[in-house]
Amino acid sequence: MGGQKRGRTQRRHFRHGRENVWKYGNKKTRPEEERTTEDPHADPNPNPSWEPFATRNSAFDEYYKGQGILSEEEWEEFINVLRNPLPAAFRINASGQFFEDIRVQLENEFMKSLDAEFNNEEMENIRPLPWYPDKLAWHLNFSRMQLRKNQTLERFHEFLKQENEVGAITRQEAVSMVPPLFLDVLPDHYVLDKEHVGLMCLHNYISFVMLQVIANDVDVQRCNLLIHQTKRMCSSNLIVTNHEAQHFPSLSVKDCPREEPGEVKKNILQFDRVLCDVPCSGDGTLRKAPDIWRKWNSGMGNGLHRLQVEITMRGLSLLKVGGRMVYSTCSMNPVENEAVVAEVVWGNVLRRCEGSVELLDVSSELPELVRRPGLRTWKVRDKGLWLATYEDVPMYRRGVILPSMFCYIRSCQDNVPISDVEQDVTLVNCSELYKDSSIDPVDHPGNVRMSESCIENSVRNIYALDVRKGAGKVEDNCTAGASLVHLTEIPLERCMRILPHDQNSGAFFIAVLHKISSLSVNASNQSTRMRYKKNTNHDIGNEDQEPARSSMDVSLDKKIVAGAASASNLSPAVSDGTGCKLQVPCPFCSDKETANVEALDKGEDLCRRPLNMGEDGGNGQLDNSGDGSSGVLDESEDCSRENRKTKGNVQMQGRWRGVDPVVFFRDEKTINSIRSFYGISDLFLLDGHLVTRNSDANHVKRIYYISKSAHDIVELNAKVGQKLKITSLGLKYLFPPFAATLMAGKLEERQTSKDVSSATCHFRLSSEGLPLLLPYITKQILCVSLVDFRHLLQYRVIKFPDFVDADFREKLSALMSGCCVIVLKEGKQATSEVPVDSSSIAIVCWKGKTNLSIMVSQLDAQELMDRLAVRFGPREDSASEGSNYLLDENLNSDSHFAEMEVFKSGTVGGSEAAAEEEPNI
Ligand SMILES: C[S@@+](CC[C@H](N)C(=O)[O-])C[C@H]1O[C@@H](n2cnc3c(N)ncnc32)[C@H](O)[C@@H]1O
Repeated sequence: MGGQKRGRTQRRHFRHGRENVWKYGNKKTRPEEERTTEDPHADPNPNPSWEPFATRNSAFDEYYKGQGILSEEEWEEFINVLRNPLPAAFRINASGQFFEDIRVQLENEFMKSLDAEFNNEEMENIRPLPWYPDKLAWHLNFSRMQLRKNQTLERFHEFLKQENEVGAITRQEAVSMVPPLFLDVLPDHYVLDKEHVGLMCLHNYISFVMLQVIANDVDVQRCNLLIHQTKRMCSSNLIVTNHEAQHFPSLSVKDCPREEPGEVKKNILQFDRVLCDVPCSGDGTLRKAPDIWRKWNSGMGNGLHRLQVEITMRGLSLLKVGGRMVYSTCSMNPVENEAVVAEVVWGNVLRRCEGSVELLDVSSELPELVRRPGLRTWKVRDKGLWLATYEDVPMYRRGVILPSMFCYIRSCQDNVPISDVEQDVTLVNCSELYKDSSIDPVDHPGNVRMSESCIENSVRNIYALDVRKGAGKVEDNCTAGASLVHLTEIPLERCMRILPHDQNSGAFFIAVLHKISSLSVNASNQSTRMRYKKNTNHDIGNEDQEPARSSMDVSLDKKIVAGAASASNLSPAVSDGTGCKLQVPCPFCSDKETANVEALDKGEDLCRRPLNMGEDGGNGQLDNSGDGSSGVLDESEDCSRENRKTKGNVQMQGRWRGVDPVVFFRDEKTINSIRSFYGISDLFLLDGHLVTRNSDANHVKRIYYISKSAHDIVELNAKVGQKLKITSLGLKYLFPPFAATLMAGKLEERQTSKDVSSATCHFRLSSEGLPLLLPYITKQILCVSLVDFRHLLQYRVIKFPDFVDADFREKLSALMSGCCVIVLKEGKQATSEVPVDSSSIAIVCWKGKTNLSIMVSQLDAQELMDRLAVRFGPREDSASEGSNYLLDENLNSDSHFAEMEVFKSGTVGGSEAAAEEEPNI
């Protein structure tokens, strides 16, 4: 089933190849000469409606000039850089066994030889990103043409493709590597990566040994992509979940005895670090996705502001006191950036948790990263009008334009009595605000409605409270009839905005928050400034408390979803008739299948894509109820299990559709047999660390290894009724020899089945989990010489007598049939002296009756051979390639280990049934 889907996806992908939008540069149409060479007789404009991507948008210009995100003098440079393609960047995955070799190769081989070649040319060489630690991230800026024309570049390109494919490097936009670097993660931290961008950066940056990461995305395909990308990390600490971040469940067991001080809290899930890389309008990615030029409008940011605040509030509530949160977007828009930060910092003051969250000054961190301070003032634009304060918003737009988007309130005499205001209030002249805009403040409808705006008692009270609490300076009286009061004195300049022309990158926004004290005080005040939730139960910020969802929310959400769907040409949510949404495609991945395949192919940073929204803004909300694109039934009351049953169709497996619960594997007999077959030392604890998706121990298809901290979360999740929808966790570790062979439909054969029946352990090791286990295996493990190791990698199956090393041949014959581990012998020691640690180069093999086969994909074997060539020099006997070791092709492809190839293209499912087809849990 999965395979079919993938096939369709790929065909579709190839049929509808995307126009290379950069091909024609900044010109509006294809060059004349190109059209005529294609077909000289063709109509010069056969499809008059066809228009290539424009790289200008007057609404964009007007908006950002008006917001003053940069000086007037810089505008030309800014816009020119924005119209040019983005240089590529990639990270070396520091968890990879060969990361050091790759870095050295980049520096000493490629950079140096390119330097020599570009001596007289105006070409930019590859270089490490100066602000990224340890030269682990690189920048390159070549056109396809250049890559094809120059031999060194071509070789470099091939190198990148291969390393990307095997997961040794990851292509990622440079600026999106930034947020995790500000997390300041320590090895024993629990991290919640709400939209999972930074995970691999984290991994690169710090020792991953103890770090527990939960990565969450509402889009199940995005979760799969993440799992695919992290496969090489050999981390038993990673859990991937699939929830709406704003409704990320609380896991807490109230009636358990409280832990001793200092003990890890096992009865509540809270995080030391939270990374909120929130969905955004994505105009910081214009260089990479120039189609945004056409779509861009100010409503995109307005429409996402509320969701961004909600996600951030939820993140803050899940953050431990003393913890750090990084908020980031790939948008330049202050409504999605500073306004959100101001709301969550200031909003918490409103909730009488004064000082519970602060905005950190991180100016001394990553000093080489060029960035600008956050804005202190901005405006809101709606329907072509600049709005200074919420009072300026017409009544009919108040569901869409929210108080929290503004940095000013309008002070009128009967509104906020200035005498009440403790001296520190910033009053600015209204005309100041409109200085750069084409709208005359006097004509502005907001001014006309000013006195009406004072009717809003609740708003007034909130503002009065704000002003009283706030600090600022009375600067001026308002000449246009009213004064604008600057709401807060949050040091918003501590936020960071990266603009494209600062360091030839994309644009990005980052803010670092610190939680000083608990947020939970007055839950009903949660949304006072935002005021878009009619339902006071909706508590996104209350700690330890499930973010409640009422039926009202659900119906409101349905409208939002329908709106989002129509606005963004997405298919609307599918209803199962119970009022529960089953399927809501992610607006970021509207062409999800294509996007996924592309990303997997190219290792692309695919999700930095904008919403496709109307000017309306309000319609642009993402799915705000159930579990979105994952096709999960949400938790609201009217989605009761009863309802689901009676309406049929939806088959539930456990709490989450399509995702089996994670259960501990505790079958002692099997565990003991595994331990004794591989001679796994007692120091390596298995009990409590092995999990599966199947509670029937006799039919388990995959066993996964999880760390102690992941164990605690799984245990807590079980206690609270599987609230967490875990799509992946831990390391694929052990599985029966035939599971994947069945999937590949290759059971028809062959001598290997006899081999399997003679093996005494029915679980073989997976390559993924090998590095972790390697130092603890004492049986079924052999060291092999470089020459035999190379032969194994090249020919994949070698008959026993064909091994060069006689000592190895002898030891091999003494091994049990079945799964074994072959370690490269780097020195001169004897085959039996195996000084193995997790950095040893080792592969999982299968000992049959007459030969030894490797259980490594062709691609991984090739990569390993290349790495050996760099580390140990080229093969001495390369002339002998294709000699007596070259076995019958059939043997190779018929081998049941050809399944590993199938793994490569698999997506990942969260069910045991899916495990039949899929490589991961
Ligand atoms: C800017 S992207 C961040 C992507 C991720 N940080 C990366 O680089 O791969 C925003 C992500 O948020 C996800 N998303 C959108 N709405 C969400 C929601 N309500 N809850 C959780 N994730 C959401 C999208 O699927 C998308 O992957």
